[in-house]
Amino acid sequence: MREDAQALDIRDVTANWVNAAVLQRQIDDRIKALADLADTPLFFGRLDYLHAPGAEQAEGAEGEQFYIGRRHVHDADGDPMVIDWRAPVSQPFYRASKKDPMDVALRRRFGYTGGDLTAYEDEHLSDPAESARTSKLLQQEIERPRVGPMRDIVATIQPEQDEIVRSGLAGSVCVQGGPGTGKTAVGLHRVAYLLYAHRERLARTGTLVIGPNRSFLHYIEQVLPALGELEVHQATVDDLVTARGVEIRGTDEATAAIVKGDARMAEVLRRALRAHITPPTEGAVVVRGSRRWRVAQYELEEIVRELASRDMRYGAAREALPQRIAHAVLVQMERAGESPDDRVQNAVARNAAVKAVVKDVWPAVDPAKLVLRLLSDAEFLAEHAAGLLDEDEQKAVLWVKPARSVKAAKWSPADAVLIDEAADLIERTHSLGHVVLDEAQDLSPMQYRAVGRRATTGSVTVLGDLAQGTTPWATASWPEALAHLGKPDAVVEELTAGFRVPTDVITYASRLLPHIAPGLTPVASVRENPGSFAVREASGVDDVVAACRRALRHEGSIGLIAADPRCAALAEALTAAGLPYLSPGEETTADARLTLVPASLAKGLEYDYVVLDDPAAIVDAEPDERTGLRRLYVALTRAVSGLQVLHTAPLPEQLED
Ligand SMILES: Nc1ncnc2c1ncn2[C@@H]1O[C@H](COP(=O)(O)OP(=O)(O)OP(=O)(O)O)[C@@H](O)[C@H]1O
Repeated sequence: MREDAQALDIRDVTANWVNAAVLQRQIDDRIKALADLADTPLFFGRLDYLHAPGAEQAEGAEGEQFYIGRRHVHDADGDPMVIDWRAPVSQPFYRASKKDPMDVALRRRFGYTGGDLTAYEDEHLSDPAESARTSKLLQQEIERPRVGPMRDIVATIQPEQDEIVRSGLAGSVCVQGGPGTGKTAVGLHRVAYLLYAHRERLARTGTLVIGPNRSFLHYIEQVLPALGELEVHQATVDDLVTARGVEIRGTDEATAAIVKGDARMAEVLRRALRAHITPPTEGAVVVRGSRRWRVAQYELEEIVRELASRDMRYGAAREALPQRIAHAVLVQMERAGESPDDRVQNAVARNAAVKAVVKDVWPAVDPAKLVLRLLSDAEFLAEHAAGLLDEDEQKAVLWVKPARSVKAAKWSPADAVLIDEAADLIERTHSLGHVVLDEAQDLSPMQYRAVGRRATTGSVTVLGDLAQGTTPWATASWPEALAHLGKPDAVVEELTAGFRVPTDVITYASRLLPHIAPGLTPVASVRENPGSFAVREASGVDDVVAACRRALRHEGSIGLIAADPRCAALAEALTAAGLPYLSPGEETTADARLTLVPASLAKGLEYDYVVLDDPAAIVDAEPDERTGLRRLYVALTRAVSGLQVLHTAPLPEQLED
């Protein structure tokens, strides 16, 4: 297939060089998508149907036996050899069971070592004599040591995950799931599925995956390309809101950030913006040739009132205003016996007198300047925050040292979100076809709004875990978060089967649950390998370094997770001991397997063996105990095969049995 694509000669079929360039780019993309990945086999499963699937089941419907793989493969005649995992005919590979065989006689799973086929496993789903078994290949895949970036899970998507992956494009979904339940994996596979099922529409409207930080995005960035999907954008919320031109150079105290992130700020901004609309104090006179046309003050007032009452963006209404005034002039011209056409109306709309009215009545507003004024001018803020923010809250958001200009201001992440909100009040934000929002629990209401306005005409997949919320504004409930996102009807699903963390470790970490998120179901590990788990007292950093050295005897990646303030000392100790280490987001390789992970960056990542330095220090590094314990919960749940907790200070009491 790749050779066919490479051999395409487009010289005779393109009318001009633009066509040729566009077509060549498409061909290049196709060649790229068909790249041979040595470690990625073409198929991983086979389904033997009892009957030929109904003609409505599109791809490969004639045959009864299908090989299932990451992408569609056909032979020289164009007949399908491997069916895309996302095709309807592949679905029973993920969903069929002894209880509901879905017309499948045989399901075969293939096992690979590197790129070599080394095993297969059969289930005769329609044979009552054969009892249901758990798949060894699935177990092996789950227990496989981790190195390098995140991989796809197409060969082993579980039925409850598949339901989310294949849910329709029209609906938004929210997945609550504890650590390692596959939320990120499910979100990424859902994008891949939607791109398959709605390729043209999403190519037009665009898709986006939002993650908490660069290292996380780096960790997941290979998954979609490996599935042949190269066009999905990835960004953090900060990236989205700074794309409008402001630079984030500052931070906020928690008290300020909480108020700035509160949804009431949207109303403050709306009021402050609308306050720029000032009723006209006099009429307008438009001179054309030898004639003067007068639009009376009351008439202008009526036009402005009517526009202001409409559900229109500030900027769109501002653009409509000169045309409305011109229309009023035209009506007079007609009354006077003239017959003006559209050109006359446009000319009147561009008339200096009309422009002057618009400038006075409905001035252009720069979103960053608006926010600058709100944060610097106590009176202006008080006027528009009256009844919304109390005095303390107003004081919290006001800058102690007001910035002199938009450029000079040290905008914080929360400020950038306010500017984004203001910009959207002025001009509608472009909406995408589908947005995946990972680690969603950490967003403020204003950040949810920022994401939501990028999906007003599309749908979202929200992924998160309330127990892992570590921002002061972390969400307490999904319905609330979804309301801020503008998707109150999204279905909330829960995943509870854990694919990462071994039983002993998750049981230990779950001791924190009643203190950090009462009411959440603890994760039940599906791993059979018990893994290794130990909690020990350490005498100092040398003990921690020694533990890393021991962990490196195992295969796979090693993460040393520590409270942020302790990382510098640990880094020094590792260097002194001659142990090279990476930062999160840097790729682990067979030679460089140890990563020093500040606890604040551990979210979403995983390592085969984790050495966890001083839990109490992780708790203490946060502004309050609950956040500290949540941070600790995140840190405790990164291990795939083993966790060693080393403490110099006493353990937090919540970890005691
Ligand atoms: N069906 C599956 N088959 C094999 N591996 C799986 C499956 N589902 C998830 N995993 C693996 O489990 C690990 C955890 O998945 P993932 O990172 O998506 O979980 P998460 O719920 O996002 O975790 P966290 O809350 O910690 O961010 C990953 O290595 C992922 O590949």
